[in-house]
Amino acid sequence: MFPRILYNSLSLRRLRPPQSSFALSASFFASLFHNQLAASMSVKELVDSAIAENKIAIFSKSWCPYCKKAKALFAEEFPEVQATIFELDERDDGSAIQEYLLKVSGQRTVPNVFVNGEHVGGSDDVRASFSQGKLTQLVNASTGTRL
Ligand SMILES: N[C@@H](CCC(=O)N[C@@H](CS)C(=O)NCC(=O)O)C(=O)O
Repeated sequence: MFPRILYNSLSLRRLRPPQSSFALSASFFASLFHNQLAASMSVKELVDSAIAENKIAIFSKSWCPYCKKAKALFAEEFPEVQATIFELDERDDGSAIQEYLLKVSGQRTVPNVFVNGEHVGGSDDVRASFSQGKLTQLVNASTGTRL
């Protein structure tokens, strides 16, 4: 007790070397970088595995009319095949997923549709591909290790 009071009253704490602002900002930026990296890795893993492991992966927004059209086409034309749908507006990581999709597919808009690991595109592309018979071929193509 006594030495503590003495320590405080003599303000000996001030004699401790202060942590340099360089060290503080370096550790701050390192942790920021680490968090960003961790976040982007999980989005990358999520999207990569969603595309690779699902026969039909649709990145969508629940209110989007183009998305509704694309989802309806798959539900009506391929009812036996389960489409995996990610509603980006209902997820905290929705914007990050959209940014990553731009990187991997060159497309930022939703819906963003992948079939058997192949990028089909948006709603207009899905409809065009279906009209040409390509979408049916792609859906029915051998799935290898995919679901
Ligand atoms: N021609 C595109 C139109 C898609 C489109 O405009 N989608 C809107 C939502 S309805 C969009 O992605 N807007 C940008 C955003 O929501 O970030 C298609 O057929 O998919």
